[in-house]
Amino acid sequence: MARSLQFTGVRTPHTGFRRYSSHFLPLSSVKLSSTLSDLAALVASSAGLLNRRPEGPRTRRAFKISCETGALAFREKVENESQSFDRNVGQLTCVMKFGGSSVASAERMKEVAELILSFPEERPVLVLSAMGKTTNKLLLAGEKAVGCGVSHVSEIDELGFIKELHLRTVDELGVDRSIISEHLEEMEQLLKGIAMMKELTPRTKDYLVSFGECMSTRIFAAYLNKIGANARQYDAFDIGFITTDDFTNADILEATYPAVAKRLHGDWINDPAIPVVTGFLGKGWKSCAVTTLGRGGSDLTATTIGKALGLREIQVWKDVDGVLTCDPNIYPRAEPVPYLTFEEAAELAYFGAQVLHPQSMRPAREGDIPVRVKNSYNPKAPGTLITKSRDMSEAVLTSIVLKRNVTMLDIVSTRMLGQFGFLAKVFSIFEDLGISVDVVATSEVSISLTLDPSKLWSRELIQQELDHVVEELEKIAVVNLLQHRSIISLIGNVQRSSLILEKAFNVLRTNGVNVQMISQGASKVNISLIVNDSEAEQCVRALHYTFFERGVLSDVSSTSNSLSENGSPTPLPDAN
Ligand SMILES: Nc1ncnc2c1ncn2[C@@H]1O[C@H](COP(=O)(O)OP(=O)(O)O)[C@@H](O)[C@H]1O
Ligand SMILES: N[C@@H](CC(=O)OP(=O)(O)O)C(=O)O
Repeated sequence: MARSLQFTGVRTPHTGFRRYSSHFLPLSSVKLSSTLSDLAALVASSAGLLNRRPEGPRTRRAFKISCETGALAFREKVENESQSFDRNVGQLTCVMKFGGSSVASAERMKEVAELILSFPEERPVLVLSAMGKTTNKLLLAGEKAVGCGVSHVSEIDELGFIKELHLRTVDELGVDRSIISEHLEEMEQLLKGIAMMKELTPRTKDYLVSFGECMSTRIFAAYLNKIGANARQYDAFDIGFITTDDFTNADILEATYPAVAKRLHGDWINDPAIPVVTGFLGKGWKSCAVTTLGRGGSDLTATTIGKALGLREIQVWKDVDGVLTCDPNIYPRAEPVPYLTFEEAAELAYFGAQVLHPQSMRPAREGDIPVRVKNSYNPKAPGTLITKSRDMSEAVLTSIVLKRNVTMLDIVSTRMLGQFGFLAKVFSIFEDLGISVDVVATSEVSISLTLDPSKLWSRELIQQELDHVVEELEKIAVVNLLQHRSIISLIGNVQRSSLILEKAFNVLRTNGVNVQMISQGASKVNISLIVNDSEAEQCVRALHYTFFERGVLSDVSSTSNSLSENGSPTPLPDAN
């Protein structure tokens, strides 16, 4: 016999409330005559959302189901000696993540605050990265500390820069210096510790860079409070962001979702204030030390919070008008891509587009929460909307991504045709050595593959490791190691791969570029071409011109397809 009743929140267009999570109520607590409001209150209290400690003798909190929308609405009634109000608290609605460039100065912080408050209908969770180049400067300061001696730490230029930037920002925003003074002191102490030990371990690196996000969020929350927008700062490692202990590139563990939801929801219901959360940081589940999620990891913090709270939308605010058709640093005529699927965005990020963290699409896809990439310098621009599916009928190529400095291996079996188990042996060697493989093309007796040069942002695949891979593979195959290659990924509608390949190869042939490997993965959104590093950027420009500027259906052979950076036709360097 059933002993419990499952309650699952419903998504509505008005409130954005969606699958908060499932809660099981003991049947004994549910009467046949229970109204929806009774049920809502029961659910809320069983989920730990009700503050059971009243603030005063006449303080009441109530939960209601809105008749109009059918959504669970939170209403707060407070009546005691000091205050009396009855207000709709509402649900938190979205995540707004602001990257380093969006909060690089006091001026930028003021603009961002204004931007947030210009959406009065939103009740956002804010995720912030460190100010501007702070993370890079902290890493440099750490490296310098290793060799400079304790007495010279205070002279490290980067330390001076970080102190000056943060104190100036605090002063210009008119908030109290005390909110970051302890952090600044501790940061300098840590650098002295590094100087004393003469080593900078990945664990210490993570602790060191965490000061960036810890300070930016404290400054911004203080500023919001100063201008009358109630805000509360959170360090992600204190509110349930539990990760693996892979310092500098940690993975978020499942336990994070309920823990973060409980903390942020609970605090919001008890005392609604805009949460301002540190991006990029977590807490190692074994070590309990501060970890980081890999460079650009604040995007992942944002999507994790979006999934944990089941919010309506995740917004990542950058310094570009959305995800662009290629890296604007390679080709300034890159244009915003209006729509992407999670799959396309994940491939794009994985294959090197700096604009999104490679793992950040996973929580959004799992929670089916739309991600909007917007420009904090140009909020009116529509940006890019990333969702589960989109109309692909017109889609050909969406974006071109370049990953440089890739190592390629050609592996040819020394055995005869018809041998089985060759692929398995090759891949078990990579597994044993803990090295990830990016792009693969195979025949029965040979494999060509590329190795991720940085094991996804964490550490360089050092020459010693490469030598070791080759040594192991040479036991079963003839191995040719080719360095300084690039992967050009064509993200788009692979259902139209013949058209894409026809045009792409036409461009490459016209420019004398020899493609050294090609792979069309099972993802159906990505075709990868491997070329020499020295030719790669020119190829991207020429491909961009052909696919996005000349119109995809125009005759590919009629004019030159090669372009210089400013767009004028120029020949590409010869491939060798
Ligand atoms: N395909 C692309 N679309 C948009 N931006 C890209 C792309 N490839 C590279 N970028 C670079 O990514 C930058 C934005 O990412 P990032 O610096 O991580 O932003 P933030 O620090 O604001 O989160 C842009 O300024 C741009 O130079
Ligand atoms: N501050 C970290 C985390 C981050 O996400 O930064 P940004 O949002 O500025 O890319 C970094 O520089 O990697």
